[in-house]
Amino acid sequence: MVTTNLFTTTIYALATAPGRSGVAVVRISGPQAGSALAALTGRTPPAPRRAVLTKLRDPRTGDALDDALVLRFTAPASFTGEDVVELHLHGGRAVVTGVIEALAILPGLRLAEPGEFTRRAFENGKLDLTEAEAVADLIDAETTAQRRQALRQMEGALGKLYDGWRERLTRALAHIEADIDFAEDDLPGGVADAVRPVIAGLANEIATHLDDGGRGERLREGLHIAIVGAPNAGKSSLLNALARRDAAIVSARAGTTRDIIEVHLDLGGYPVVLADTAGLREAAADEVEEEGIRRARDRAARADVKVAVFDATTLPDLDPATLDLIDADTVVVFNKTDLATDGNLRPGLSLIVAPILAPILVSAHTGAGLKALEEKLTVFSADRLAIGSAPSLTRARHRAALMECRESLLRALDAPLPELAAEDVRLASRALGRITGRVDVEDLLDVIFQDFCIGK
Ligand SMILES: Nc1nc2c(c(=O)[nH]1)N(C=O)[C@@H](CNc1ccc(C(=O)N[C@@H](CCC(=O)O)C(=O)O)cc1)CN2
Ligand SMILES: Nc1nc2c(ncn2[C@@H]2O[C@H](COP(=O)(O)OP(=O)(O)OP(=O)(O)O)[C@@H](O)[C@H]2O)c(=O)[nH]1
Repeated sequence: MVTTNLFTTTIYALATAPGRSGVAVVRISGPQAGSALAALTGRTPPAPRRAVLTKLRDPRTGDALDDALVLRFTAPASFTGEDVVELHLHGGRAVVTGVIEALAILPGLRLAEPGEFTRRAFENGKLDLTEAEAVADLIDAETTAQRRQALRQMEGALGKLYDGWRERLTRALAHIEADIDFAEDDLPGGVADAVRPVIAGLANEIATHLDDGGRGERLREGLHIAIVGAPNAGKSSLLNALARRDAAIVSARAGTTRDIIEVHLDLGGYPVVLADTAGLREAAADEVEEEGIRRARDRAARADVKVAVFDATTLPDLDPATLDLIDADTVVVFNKTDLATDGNLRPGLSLIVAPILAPILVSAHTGAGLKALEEKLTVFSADRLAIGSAPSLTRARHRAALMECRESLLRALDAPLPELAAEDVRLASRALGRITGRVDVEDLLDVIFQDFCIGK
């Protein structure tokens, strides 16, 4: 654990989004925060945790920089656990630049790296690693369900679960070690009967926790839905129609026309990444289309959910390549119902497969049926993303450590000697400790915090 001392550098950064804004906050953390403030105000610092309106000046020239609201926290009662100063500035570019440049010339201060404030909060014991990760998730949260998950994790739900498990292992280990110390030489080895159910029980709990369909991870990243279908079925039109209707968050990323196009949607609070793919057909016109179809199939295979689009005007014919892709994770859509005739729809809906497909009749052009499609997709999303009362793991990092933990526990149960069982339980405990950062995780920190934004 890093203690606050004069050898720790003091860091500063713009904590709010860059660019012109109403108010911009510059945050300073470290032992020199108070003296940096004094250098800008020319006065003694205000009382901690009290916002004060103060004139800020460039210490080199005396040039006025802003009339700012200044807030000071003293170690350890701050977000980072260090002395912290916040400068709540008018959010003009020249104001922010002036203040940042004035801080840059002060001795012992440097610009913060991404995530460095939160990293210091972790290193000073203010947050465990899962809570620190949740801070980043909360900032990235774009939908209600993502916010709920991030907040719960930031409040410690996941960390407490793992710490609780680790405590159980610590007690089990003490038991095993006592057995080692006091065992008669001729006693048979292995884990004592009293400890066995504790270890087996935890291995089971971890298995249940892991067997969650990856919902916590998917909720962080967004459910991947791929629109698939024959060329001209209306896939792109459908994507555009869905994006316009629920365009809370839309960021289109178009590659070549044959490449995959993605939009982000908020479906009833669940984050969805909806992808339009190249039309499937046997004989591609050229290499580019062939590659497009290969990508479409690949995306369909990796998608959590598929929307299979059929052209209602060609009913009762159903494109066989699209039919092939339909499974339990597929929503079937008959599009262009505005153009389809009775001669298409009646035989189409009485197809022997129709009840299984349960097609939703839509028109990307008129908007008919889109609400029903959205509702169906929301149900599919809730099914795959909704989190129950128990906290979910949210990262591949957590999953890998939990699998390692469980394997060690299973090995401990099979160990022929208590010494070997003890070692396996130690490994299991260490794997849990790496998730929360209770054991040495120095090697992980750069990777974890590099994904944060500057000023966080
Ligand atoms: N202006 C501002 N707003 C902000 C933050 C910030 O740093 N500055 N936060 C930053 O992300 C979040 C709030 N998080 C914070 C967490 C802890 C402490 C803090 O002072 N903790 C002390 C005292 C706790 C208490 O009094 O209850 C401590 O933990 O000892 C402050 C902010 C969101 N809003
Ligand atoms: N009348 C009508 N026309 C539609 C509808 N949906 C799509 N179209 C038309 O069908 C044609 C193909 O639509 P797209 O959305 O480009 O079809 P696509 O499936 O993405 O086609 P590819 O990218 O070639 O695979 C266009 O001319 C659209 O205007 C609809 O609901 N009603």
